[in-house]
Amino acid sequence: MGSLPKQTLPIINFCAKNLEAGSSSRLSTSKAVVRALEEYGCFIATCTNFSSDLHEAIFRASEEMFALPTHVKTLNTSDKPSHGYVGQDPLKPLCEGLGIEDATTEEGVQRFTTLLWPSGNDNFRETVLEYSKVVGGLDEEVMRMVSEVYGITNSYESLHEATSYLLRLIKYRAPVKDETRSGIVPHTDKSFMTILHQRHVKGLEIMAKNGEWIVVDPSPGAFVVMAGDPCMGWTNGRIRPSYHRVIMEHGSEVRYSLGVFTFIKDVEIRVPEELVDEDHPLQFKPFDHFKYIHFIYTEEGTRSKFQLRDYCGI
Ligand SMILES: O=C(O)CCC(=O)C(=O)O
Ligand SMILES: [Fe+2]
Repeated sequence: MGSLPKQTLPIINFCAKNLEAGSSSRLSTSKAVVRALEEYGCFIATCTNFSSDLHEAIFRASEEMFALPTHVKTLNTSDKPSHGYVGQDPLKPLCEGLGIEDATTEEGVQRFTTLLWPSGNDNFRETVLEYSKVVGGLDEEVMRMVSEVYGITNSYESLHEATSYLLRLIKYRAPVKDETRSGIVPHTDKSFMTILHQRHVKGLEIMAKNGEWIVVDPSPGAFVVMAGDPCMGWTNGRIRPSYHRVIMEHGSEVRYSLGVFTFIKDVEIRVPEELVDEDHPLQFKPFDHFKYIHFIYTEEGTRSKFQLRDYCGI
């Protein structure tokens, strides 16, 4: 008996034709997005408006940034967990990352750039802003599609106004001899949505419902769109958060990846009434995104096997 074919993630094309308001292509694309998020918590978006020049430029900018001395990179601090510099951590020895808050705004990117390069770095600043805007636009498109399919566009509008974007530049080195191969341990994201992009070295794996790890092959035009815990809360449990990890091979090249993470500021995330009925009783109380993130790091949060349910489940 032959073995079952390996699973792959759904690939969804975000070309202009599939985005056209009111078209049948948009409707079928939107349904495919929701189906993928309900089934896998993620999918691969291929973007025809993402140039290979921007792909090259953003990873060169990332490489340039990681080449700065550690005492400069550690200037990137934040009062929010995992938003600032992460690295030199014995629990995650392979991984180093820096976060750029409000990365879709001139001010956010400017603040980060002058922190690391006091005399400026126009190329870095412009490249990061352009990249964040393209990926932020993809997030918005995905969220609009989800809200159209579920009939909750009003609810999305209030979240949209309150959305901020964190861009994390991430780097992993290969493990030496007996060292762990784990770049990031299996987890679900605490962001509302995450959009990941890899350079040419693979490492990202997503768990399918049957427990199989699906390896995501890097490609310059491919973005992994994934839901985090808060998105599951908003959709009353319909969308599941993606469970994923990073595994590095011995002898591998350095791996660079980029994550754009969305966060909802100042408004509570609440299940829209359209998603509550007899078959779908309300599962989550309204919650504040950043208070939820702080809960994750409390003793109760670290012990919890199902953090969102323990924080605000009904
Ligand atoms: O580097 C990657 O591809 C994944 C990063 C990730 O999962 C995270 O930062 O939450
Ligand atoms: Fe993640």
